[in-house]
Amino acid sequence: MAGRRGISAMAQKQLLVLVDLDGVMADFDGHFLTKWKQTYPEEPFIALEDRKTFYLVDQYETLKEGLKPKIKSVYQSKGFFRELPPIAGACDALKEMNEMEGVKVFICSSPLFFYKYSSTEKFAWVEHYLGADWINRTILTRDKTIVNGHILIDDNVKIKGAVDCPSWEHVVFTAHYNKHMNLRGKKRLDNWTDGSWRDLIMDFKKRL
Ligand SMILES: Cc1cn([C@H]2C[C@H](O)[C@@H](COP(=O)(O)O)O2)c(=O)[nH]c1=O
Ligand SMILES: [Mg+2]
Repeated sequence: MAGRRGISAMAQKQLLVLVDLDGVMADFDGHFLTKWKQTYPEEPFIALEDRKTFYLVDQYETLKEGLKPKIKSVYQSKGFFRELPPIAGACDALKEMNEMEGVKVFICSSPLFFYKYSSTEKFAWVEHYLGADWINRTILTRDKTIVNGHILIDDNVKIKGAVDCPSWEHVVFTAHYNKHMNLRGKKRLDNWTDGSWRDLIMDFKKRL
């Protein structure tokens, strides 16, 4: 019994970190722009520095009405999610974070409602860039609020779902479109390359 209690006490000290894929590990916006220009060179586009909304369609429709089907055709196409380039430093940071004592990292990502390619391709992406072991630590869900964890690192400033007060604290990963948004007190992580993610994780660990 004492042994069991010991194990459970140790388990409670594990920091559970949930990390989003699109816009945090994988460059969704950048890849969309490349494919958009290749597929629809006659249509207007928005430079990454000028992006202002989470959903592409919300901003593109202000340039020209009726672009929605074309926008969807790009990110719903076969291969789009598998071909997303990794964000600089993300994969190395995640592997290192997961090796930190008392830290467990999980990928937490939403597939498209049109899930045909995005779901399988997200797993393929994880396997390719992080390794097959990470398939065991990949959670695909359309509702991140029901997932248990201490931190969720996610570029989407407004994460909504069935649970009003999720277990995790949302740390906003900086993206072009969210850099001017009011985070209402939420912490930011700007990148994976300047090492600041280590301080963030240590801060959360101290609070366990
Ligand atoms: C920008 C943008 C994204 N989506 C989709 C793509 C992904 O399936 C999710 C985002 O997933 P995350 O886990 O929150 O990163 O949203 C979209 O449908 N339309 C868009 O413009
Ligand atoms: Mg995202």
